[in-house]
Amino acid sequence: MDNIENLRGTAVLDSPSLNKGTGFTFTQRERLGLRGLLPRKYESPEIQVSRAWHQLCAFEEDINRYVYLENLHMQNERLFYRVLVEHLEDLMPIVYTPTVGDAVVNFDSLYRNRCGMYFSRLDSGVMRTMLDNWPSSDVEIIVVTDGGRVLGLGDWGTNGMAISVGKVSLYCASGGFDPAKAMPVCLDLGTNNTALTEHEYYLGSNESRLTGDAHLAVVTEFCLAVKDKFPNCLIQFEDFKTEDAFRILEHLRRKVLCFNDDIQGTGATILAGLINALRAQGTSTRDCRIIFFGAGSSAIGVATQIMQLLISEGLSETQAKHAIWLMDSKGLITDTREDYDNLSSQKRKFAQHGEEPCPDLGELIQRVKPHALFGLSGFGPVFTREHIELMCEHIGKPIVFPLSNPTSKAEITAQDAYTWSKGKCLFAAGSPFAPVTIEGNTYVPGQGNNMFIFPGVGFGAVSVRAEYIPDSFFLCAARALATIVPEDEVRAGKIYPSVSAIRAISKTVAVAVAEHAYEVGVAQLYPKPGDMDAFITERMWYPMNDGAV
Ligand SMILES: NC(=O)C1=CN([C@@H]2O[C@H](COP(=O)(O)OP(=O)(O)OC[C@H]3O[C@@H](n4cnc5c(N)ncnc54)[C@H](O)[C@@H]3O)[C@@H](O)[C@H]2O)C=CC1
Ligand SMILES: CC(=O)C(=O)O
Ligand SMILES: [Mg+2]
Repeated sequence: MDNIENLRGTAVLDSPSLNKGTGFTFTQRERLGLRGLLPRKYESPEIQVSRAWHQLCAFEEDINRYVYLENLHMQNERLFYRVLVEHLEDLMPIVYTPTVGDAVVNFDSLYRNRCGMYFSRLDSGVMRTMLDNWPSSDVEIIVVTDGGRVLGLGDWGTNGMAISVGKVSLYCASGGFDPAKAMPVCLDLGTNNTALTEHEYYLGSNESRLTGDAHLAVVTEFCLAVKDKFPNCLIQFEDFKTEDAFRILEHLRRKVLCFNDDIQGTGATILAGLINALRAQGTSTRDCRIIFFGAGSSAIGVATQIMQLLISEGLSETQAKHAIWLMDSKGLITDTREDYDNLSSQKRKFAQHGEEPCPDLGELIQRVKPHALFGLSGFGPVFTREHIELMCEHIGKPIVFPLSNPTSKAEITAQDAYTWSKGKCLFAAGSPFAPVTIEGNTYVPGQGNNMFIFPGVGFGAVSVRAEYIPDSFFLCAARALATIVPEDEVRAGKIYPSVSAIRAISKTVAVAVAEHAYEVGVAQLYPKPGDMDAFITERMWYPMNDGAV
């Protein structure tokens, strides 16, 4: 990062990490050669945030708020994060889902500033040297995508950089990572989105997408280069296509400190929501049945963690499998399906044994009588009045989680789910929905999104210098997240905590994961901190206007 000792004048103001704008004191202005370069008045962070908020509110379109915020990010990082932290609930939908989806689609057209690092097939052999170009010699968190499946929007090539930027912003604003130690990355591994490559502003390679071993080779070189340059860095894989996501995770999970957020982070978040929703419903976890509409990386991640929880509660694998009913675009995953032998090993693991194929969701709801319906298809809206009414026929408070992002891809809206269930459903969606009022009663939808898990798991793991990330981190994180909502609120139907408390939530998750890392022997920081809560709290970065400058 830029070093204040070497810079003066406009070079200080042009450095996003050093710039404090009108927040420089008069002494600092003298020392740094800033006198006359700023209006006379010194401003407190509160006033700076207030002005930025006022400017933000003047925009009518969320995408313009996004552009404003990202410009601020590139000019005055501290102020960007201070605004974000103080208005988390309002700004999360701008820097993250749903608006980040528009930012991905328009990334090439909106492009102005550098915002991370890019690596491509043509960089093979020199990735380690390229990392020396990054301005910081200490990076603790990298979010890397290849834009293969961004949210539910499909293949967006290097436009996917916007999702890495968004997740890094959450790691810093809610997880406590210092932005000086965070890096968004986009791997340019081609794209099969021809409309994108034909666009004159597209910034990535025009090659078709790399696949299989060639794809894995580039990702592996990148990760090993990171491990060499930044030995304590966690790499979060984000929005890779499902087959690539599983291959990469399997190959690298023990070689570098890494996890896949769509598989593992989502798994833990939705498991926590399920634990609470079943408590609200009055169903024991051991008895539950869930239909998953969608059987990709995220659905398999959630199913895997539910299976682990049930097995940890004493069920056999066969009994646990009976809770999990996965549907893909061809219908129920069952071993009687004609294409069973061609299914991926991940899907086959959850195939129902001897069940008749069933391509229709309504028919499957009638057959299974599920307690919960999860949407992870990237295809919405698709849950109908009939589906919700069928759910209500056999369960008083059906769990309905349309988890696909952004909002346009949600399998059902909050309005429809509450209306069709007559206000009875226990609802959470991947993207935020506004409260719904029906016959004088107001229902507040929960947000079931991996943002509740990844910042805390990442921060906990890095803080204790975890050697690698075992699956048990996510079960531990899910349990910690579930217990944050008080019992009486759970009984009243609150499934997830409020987004406004996300810094405290991430801290709770980080503390649980850090403690657990010692229990399972993957922590490498010794001596172990005596007071883990105090240790994690102390490490969490907060955008103050003080510090070296
Ligand atoms: N709420 C959250 O925290 C998260 C949400 N997601 C969302 O989950 C969605 C899916 O992500 P992945 O699993 O990685 O994608 P994917 O592309 O691997 O999986 C999609 C699955 O849905 C199935 N599908 C698609 N259209 C269908 C249809 N019409 N009928 C039945 N099945 C259909 C496909 O066969 C596939 O099994 C995305 O929209 C993503 O934004 C992903 C990660 C986290
Ligand atoms: C939330 C997230 O990771 C996704 O929709 O892909
Ligand atoms: Mg994702």
